[in-house]
Amino acid sequence: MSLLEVEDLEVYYETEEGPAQAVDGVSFTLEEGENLGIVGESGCGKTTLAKSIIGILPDAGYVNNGEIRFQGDDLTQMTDRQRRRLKWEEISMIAQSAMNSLDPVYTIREQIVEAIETHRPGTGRVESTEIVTEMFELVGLDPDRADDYPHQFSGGMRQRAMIAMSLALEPSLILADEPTTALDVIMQDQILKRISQIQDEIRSSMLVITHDVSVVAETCDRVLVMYAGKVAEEGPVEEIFNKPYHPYTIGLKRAFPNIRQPDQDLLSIEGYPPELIDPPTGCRFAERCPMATDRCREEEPEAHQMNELRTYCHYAEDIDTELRPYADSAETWSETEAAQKAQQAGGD
Ligand SMILES: Nc1ncnc2c1ncn2[C@@H]1O[C@H](COP(=O)(O)OP(=O)(O)OP(=O)(O)O)[C@@H](O)[C@H]1O
Repeated sequence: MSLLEVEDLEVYYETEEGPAQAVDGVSFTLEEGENLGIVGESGCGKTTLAKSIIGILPDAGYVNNGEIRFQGDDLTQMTDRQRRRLKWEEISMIAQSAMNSLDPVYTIREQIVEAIETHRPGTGRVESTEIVTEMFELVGLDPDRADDYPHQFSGGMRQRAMIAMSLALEPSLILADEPTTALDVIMQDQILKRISQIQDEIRSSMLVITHDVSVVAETCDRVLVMYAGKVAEEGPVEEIFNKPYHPYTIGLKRAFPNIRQPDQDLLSIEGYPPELIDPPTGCRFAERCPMATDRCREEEPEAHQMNELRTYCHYAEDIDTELRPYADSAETWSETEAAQKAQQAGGD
């Protein structure tokens, strides 16, 4: 049994114009001790997916269909009480902004001790205080500052305190939603290394949600690429970065600096993801894909198994056999250059 099995999950938001299909038919599994990165541009449903797992969707959000099985039990069928019991102890979340997750009226120590005492009622005050000290040291904070209020901490310290709190109960699953975006690059690196070390010690699994491909390369075993609420491609991190098949993954990869090829031109994928209230039929990426055909605009792609990758593109096999040089070229992704080239070709 996998630690987490998400099957055909649909999470919608009620809006005045109708339901926004933020997560639409997403399936994946996460094994014990494994780290899975969820990547994709802003608005593709990453945070919604995490919130539905930990059970903190806003009022407008609801699970329309599908299952989220954690250690075999379907979270979508649990009562609020059952889910509250799992929170922090079994599943914890490092949120995008620590300021929104820490309570401003309690000291950091009070908040961590409260979480420990709620979930482990037998724990005495001395023991919980020891855990706080230990967690502060682990994340590189001075334990003497545990009696400060969140506003007395800098942004980076708050993020560390949030991480200390998320790890204090040694959860089986950590959901890290852009855990380091608010921090500078050096701090980001330190914190990511720290999380990985702690995670190795307590043997938990992690879902790392980010738009930053380099964060995933550093921390994850596997990657799920999401586009407009759907899975575009999924598989081992090495394969996703070295030989992806989905044009969206190829474009996304080229939009970030590559440590191995620092001189490579960065490209930006022209256009924006589609509206999720009335999403297009066919492949959701078709409108921005330089290789799209009428079939892509009409027919939704099924999963293709390409080596160890699960790729939702009609032309995954053609990418492998003939289209890869075209898909890999920065020119392909530049509308103006491609248009100029087409024009030149027409004029010859
Ligand atoms: N409370 C809400 N009500 C209505 N629509 C929402 C709500 N929250 C999110 N959405 C919509 O759901 C879609 C997915 O949003 P989500 O925040 O999950 O994406 P994301 O990939 O995590 O983006 P980001 O990286 O910016 O956080 C977006 O189109 C967003 O506008």
